[in-house]
Amino acid sequence: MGSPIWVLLGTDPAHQTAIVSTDEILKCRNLRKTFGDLVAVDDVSFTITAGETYGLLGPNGAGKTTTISMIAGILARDGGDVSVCDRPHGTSSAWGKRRIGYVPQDLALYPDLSARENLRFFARLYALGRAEARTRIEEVLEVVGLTDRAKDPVKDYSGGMKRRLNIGVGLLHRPPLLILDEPTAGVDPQSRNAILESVAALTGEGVAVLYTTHYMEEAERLCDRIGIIDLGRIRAEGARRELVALVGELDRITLTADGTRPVPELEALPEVREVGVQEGRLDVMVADARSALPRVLAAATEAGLVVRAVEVHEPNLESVFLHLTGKALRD
Ligand SMILES: Nc1ncnc2c1ncn2[C@@H]1O[C@H](COP(=O)(O)OP(=O)(O)OP(=O)(O)O)[C@@H](O)[C@H]1O
Repeated sequence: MGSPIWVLLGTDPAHQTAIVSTDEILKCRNLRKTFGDLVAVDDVSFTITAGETYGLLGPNGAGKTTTISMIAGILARDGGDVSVCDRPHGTSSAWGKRRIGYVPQDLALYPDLSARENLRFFARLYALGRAEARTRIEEVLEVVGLTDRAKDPVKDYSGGMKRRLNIGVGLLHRPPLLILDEPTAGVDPQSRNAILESVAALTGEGVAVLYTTHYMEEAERLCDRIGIIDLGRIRAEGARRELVALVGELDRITLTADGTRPVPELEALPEVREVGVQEGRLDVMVADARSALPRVLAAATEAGLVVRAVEVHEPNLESVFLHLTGKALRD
């Protein structure tokens, strides 16, 4: 458990500064949801601390949206518990909902209104005071990178810009927990980058982020911890490197060199597990390529090899997913 943190929730009395006694912002235990005979979510548990981005990574139909809908309090669960900022949370918990910014896949914007007018509308829904709303709307436009286009009607926006505005709506009331459901699905690369940068900036300010995606690269770039979900169950959880280590895959350093031959100096290095020798190339298997690379290169050079190119291959979450479930992430 970390040190206590403060989360500023606004100046309106209904959104007054809250003291969060722990840095554990979200805790869910043994979540379960069935639709008829289908078990959509089965015994899902995880926690997210302040400033942390937790990614739920899994293919279509894995149970990501169902899980986060229960956490957001918009879908009743069949089993398990959720607590937000140390208080039990569910579909009827207004206290918890004020502490969550939920950004669904579907857009809920007024196309004829501008971004600023949309935000003004939602600020009223959140019962933000006038002055508070005015400041917060400008801050949120800045965070999602739409200040320059704030006056334009939303119907003229690209899909990615609408998605960014939707995220802005979720941020208006300064929630300590932001839930994003596949925020980059189908958006242009520029908006995708803007979204990823906004999320990184928010976690820097202490916001806890729950992020669902089936894009492995996003989970790897953004998430401090990742839960790999398939058929409603979390199959493994951890930081990228922990997940990769879990399935026992090694990094590979490929050295392209003339006149390759077995190199005992390389095999003698403690970090080297195995060396494969082929015509014109050596495949050096290590647990952590980034830390082993300088010594591997030095040993190869000392042994008289003239290295012409170096390539590092680190096993990614796709290989972990394949290993755990026997199928590709994007079937
Ligand atoms: N309201 C519902 N009624 C019946 N089945 C449902 C309902 N909502 C979800 N499901 C089913 O539950 C399973 C999990 O769906 P869910 O939408 O949570 O997956 P997901 O991982 O979010 O997928 P996607 O990436 O496509 O959004 C799927 O088999 C889906 O068909």
